[in-house]
Amino acid sequence: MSDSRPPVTLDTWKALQYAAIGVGSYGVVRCMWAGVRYLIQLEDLKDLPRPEKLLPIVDAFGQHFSDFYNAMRDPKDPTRFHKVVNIGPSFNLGQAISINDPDMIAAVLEDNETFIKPPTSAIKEIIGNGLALSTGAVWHRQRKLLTPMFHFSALKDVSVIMAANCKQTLDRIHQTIKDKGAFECTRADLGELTLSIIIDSAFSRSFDHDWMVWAWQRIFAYPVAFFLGRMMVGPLWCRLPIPSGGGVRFHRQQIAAKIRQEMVIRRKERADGVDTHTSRGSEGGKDLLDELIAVDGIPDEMIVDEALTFLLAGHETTASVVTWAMYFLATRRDVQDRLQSELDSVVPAGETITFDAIGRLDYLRCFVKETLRMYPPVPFVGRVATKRTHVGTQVIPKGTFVWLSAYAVHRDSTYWDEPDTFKPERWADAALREAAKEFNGETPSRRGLRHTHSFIPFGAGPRNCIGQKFALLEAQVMVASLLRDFDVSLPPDYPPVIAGVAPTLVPMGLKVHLTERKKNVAAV
Ligand code: HEM
Repeated sequence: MSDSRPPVTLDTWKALQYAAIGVGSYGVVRCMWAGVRYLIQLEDLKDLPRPEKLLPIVDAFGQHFSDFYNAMRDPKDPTRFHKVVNIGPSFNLGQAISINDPDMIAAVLEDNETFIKPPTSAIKEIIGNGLALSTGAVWHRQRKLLTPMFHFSALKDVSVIMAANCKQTLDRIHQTIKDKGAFECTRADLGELTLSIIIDSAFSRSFDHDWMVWAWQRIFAYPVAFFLGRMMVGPLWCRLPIPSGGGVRFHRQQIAAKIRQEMVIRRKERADGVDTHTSRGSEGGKDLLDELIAVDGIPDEMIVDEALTFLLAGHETTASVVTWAMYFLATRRDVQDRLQSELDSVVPAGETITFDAIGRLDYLRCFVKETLRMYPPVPFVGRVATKRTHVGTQVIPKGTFVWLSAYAVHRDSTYWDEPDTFKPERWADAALREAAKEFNGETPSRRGLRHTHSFIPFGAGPRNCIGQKFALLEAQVMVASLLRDFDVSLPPDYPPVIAGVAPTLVPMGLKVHLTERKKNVAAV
């Protein structure tokens, strides 16, 4: 019997045409939908002020940072900022707004469900599902498990590691000054020190420390190429044989493998009853890896992700605040003198800068806080609205990219006297009490501030910075160590410094001079 059906032929060309039409139509529908959504959002936000002559969002990065924020000031009173500003189309094709009002910022950051962290798949390549990116029940559990690691007793242990690392850096600087007369200190030098501290705090000196610093620096050697490439090309980017793609993935895998190996060794030591942290050569007590291993029920992969999260979140930010601290020291000799004299009376040269000593350095605490107020390393944090909602009287359309701008509230005269002036003494307890009373009547805010959310360098709400006490301690130990031995200065013709986001807020290209402290030289 013959088969009368026509033979099945695969017309490849036609199939490709249909596929192209399918993909093309999908693309057109998506673009049209994005356009409609954009217009709907625009309608809701039409009454908001918009900064002119600046590129939406793009100008917030790099050297136009200050102009970008200055454009959000209220022309009727330029010492204040508009509460909400439309800053134009955002990366997710929606509208982006900057919220510059502490009450509204508090409302957004407290509502973890309506306002979620923006999808950050590029960073996920490095820190996996660590605390900074996880959501929902997983985040709740992680946060609960990790919070005790930043308690008082753990920080006391870590302060010893911080002081030991600073000592090594000081030795290197002394040597350079001896050879060359001065040490030119840059953000890169301070970043290397904070990286070294976080590596030691997380893993003691159990790995080849220098290798770890090197591998981690390879991961961040090309941040812009990595972020842009990963965002536009997707996961494939991290498989291409280029340093900012496959190179990042390769070094991440190498570090993860070392952490896994170390976990095996430490678990065996624990099982054998070996006193692990002293045998490992750490000069402090338990490190973060010890603490993570000690918690029951954390899967190995999560330990790796958390360790990498701490490495990422914990060094660049602190390096930024100490770089600004160096800038203020160099430009304010009066502040430097006062800090040095406080140091001389509390921890004279030769004594270790301990956790307890840091607690007695009141002016140093005020100095670091004022530095964080003037130049918060994370000047804004982002959230995306998952539904159309209201914050105060402002409608926020679904999909809006919301910036919560610490930089603006830190510089608004509603909450600060002379907000653009560097005045560490405003943080003295008595001054805080007075300011809070003047603003709030007889019920000053809990933190002694004029408004509890007028100082938010570490974010706010349930997802605030878990490492903030660690960071404050570290910044104080670093400044105290450097200042006790060295004088900080800038050459007389140094150009005005430019603040730029790269990727934290830094004084771009700053180089300060460190020389032996005059008093020490005289004493020799
Ligand atoms: C001056 C130094 C630091 C600054 C300015 C800073 C700032 C911040 C800010 C603003 C957030 C909130 C982000 C958001 O709401 O989207 C945050 C979160 C976080 N920070 Fe820090 N940070 C610093 C140091 C550290 C250190 C030393 C560590 C760890 C050792 C750390 C670990 C984290 C983690 C894990 C989160 C995510 C918390 C969560 O989502 O539950 N940070 N940080």
